[in-house]
Amino acid sequence: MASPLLRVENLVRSFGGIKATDNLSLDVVPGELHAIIGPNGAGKTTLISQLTGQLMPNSGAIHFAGRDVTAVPAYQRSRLGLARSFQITSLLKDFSAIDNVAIAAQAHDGHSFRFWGAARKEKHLRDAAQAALTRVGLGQRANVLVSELSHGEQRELELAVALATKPQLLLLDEPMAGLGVTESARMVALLKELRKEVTIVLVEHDMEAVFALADRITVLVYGRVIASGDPDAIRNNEEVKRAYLGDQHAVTRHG
Ligand SMILES: Nc1ncnc2c1ncn2[C@@H]1O[C@H](COP(=O)(O)OP(=O)(O)OP(=O)(O)O)[C@@H](O)[C@H]1O
Repeated sequence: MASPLLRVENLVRSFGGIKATDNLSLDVVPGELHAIIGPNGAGKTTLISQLTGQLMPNSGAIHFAGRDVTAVPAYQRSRLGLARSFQITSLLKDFSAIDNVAIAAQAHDGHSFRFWGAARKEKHLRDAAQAALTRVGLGQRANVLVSELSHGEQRELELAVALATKPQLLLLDEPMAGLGVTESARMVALLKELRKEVTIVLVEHDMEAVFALADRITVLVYGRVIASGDPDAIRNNEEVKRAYLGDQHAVTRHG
């Protein structure tokens, strides 16, 4: 197996008496789509926030691209190539799709959001933004205001914003949330394309999507890894079935 792009070692993060991350270790190898699943409150979002640097662990270590980034602040991790898909709430609703992506690309280049005017003018930023929009299927929607995009398109735009920072590792926190059947299918198709180009960590409740996409799945319960393996191994793991999957039809349908 290739040496890991991301290595998490014995990570611990508590909130009061709750261990949201409980001695958690995990490897993500280059090129894989690694899904993280588990019941509500299992610690998935807390883990992602520690990977991006938005939340500091109490103990343990995070290595990214061969470097210990445990104490590295979020903006520097982003420059090293670690991107989290922005939540819809962070999109600038009164700006066009291309403005949103160009501003993200500009911020990644090290400029302050305050000088976003440059993002409208600089050709290399516009070109990079247009390319990212095209990759997510929004090439024709570049000049549409975010407020006029559908929910599904806004989700795609979040991905374009993350891609504009040219990540080595893309962290996706529930990209299917709130999507209808058609929009979900579009998102799955899009992620199938993106996974060819970028390593992805996917947190998702939609098991149909997870089992359609993942090379490996890690299952969290109460902040701990209870299983990690390929989709078949996870589908057939008795502890996982008991703790989470139960008899969900989606899991067997994608066999
Ligand atoms: N800022 C916080 N303050 C206090 N407790 C928190 C905080 N963030 C998370 N927790 C607690 O940590 C645990 C893990 O929460 P987390 O949101 O990471 O789980 P999750 O797996 O992402 O859940 P979901 O699937 O519902 O999004 C929960 O018990 C939660 O209540």
